[in-house]
Amino acid sequence: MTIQNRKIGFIGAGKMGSALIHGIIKAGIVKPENLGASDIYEPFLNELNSQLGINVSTDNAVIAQASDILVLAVKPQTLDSVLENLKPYINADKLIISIAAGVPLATYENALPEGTRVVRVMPNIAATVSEAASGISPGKNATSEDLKTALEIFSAVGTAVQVPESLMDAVTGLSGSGPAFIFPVIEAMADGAVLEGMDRKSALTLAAQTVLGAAKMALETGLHPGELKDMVTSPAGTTIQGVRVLEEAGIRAAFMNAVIKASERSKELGKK
Ligand SMILES: NC(=O)C1=CN([C@@H]2O[C@H](COP(=O)(O)OP(=O)(O)OC[C@H]3O[C@@H](n4cnc5c(N)ncnc54)[C@H](O)[C@@H]3O)[C@@H](O)[C@H]2O)C=CC1
Ligand SMILES: O=C(O)[C@@H]1CCC=N1
Repeated sequence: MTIQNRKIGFIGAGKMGSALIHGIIKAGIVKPENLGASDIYEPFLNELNSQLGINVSTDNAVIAQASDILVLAVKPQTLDSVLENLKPYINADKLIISIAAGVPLATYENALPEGTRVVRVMPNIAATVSEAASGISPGKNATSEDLKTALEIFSAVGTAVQVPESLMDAVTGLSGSGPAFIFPVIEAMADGAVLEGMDRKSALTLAAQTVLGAAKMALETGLHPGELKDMVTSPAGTTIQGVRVLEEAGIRAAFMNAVIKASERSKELGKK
């Protein structure tokens, strides 16, 4: 069955759930009438219903029963009670996709009925603008069709790659959390230009476009980031002065440690 004719339901319509819903609607892969969301917080649901026309309910069971594909987008800390509550409505006909940080596939497979098909995904908030970076790992009962379905959904909202489950915590620390490591970079670079006298709006536009352009060059040229950096640093020029300041501040170790710490926290969330 093509994805267009399948019903996708979200359990949890917070930041990431609603980012994915917006991204999926924007991509046009599923019609609003085939999308549903449940949450305990009604204002989020009302907003999604009025903005996008998707089906909503404060009862998870209603959305679970109406969906062929169920995306679990609640916090890892809430998951146990949500799985307990959903169990009677899950069977092997439904595909479960969970985006919860850290939680292993085995947790769902043990908590839900025997044979439940589960795919674990770690997307990121850039799904909102169709630029998510997602890692995908299928569980033991997921079919190759299920993996294809997950890749189709998450490729529609950005770039998606299959990774072994052992790397999902690293994906979480890198691309799951990563946008929050880059937003302060954009803000701080803009602050520098504001200090030099530029208006805030222009500074933010130029800073964000600079990050976008650098990312696009890394993706599209296939050149090593070091080589790309060398293309900008004219001898005795401006850039190498800035590069030295960043190296003195330990920027590389800071970013590596941020990814490592976030990955470690993901592992912790999975252990409980
Ligand atoms: N925020 C992000 O950038 C990313 C988040 N994630 C994962 O997505 C999941 C959700 O994270 P966020 O959206 O950031 O959190 P959030 O707190 O914004 O959203 C969670 C939503 O679940 C709802 N909720 C709580 N208990 C519920 C229940 N019993 N039934 C139904 N809904 C319930 C809350 O009202 C809230 O709207 C987490 O597991 C997180 O690890 C994954 C990738 C990126
Ligand atoms: O901060 C978190 O735990 C979630 C997972 C990845 C991004 N946000």
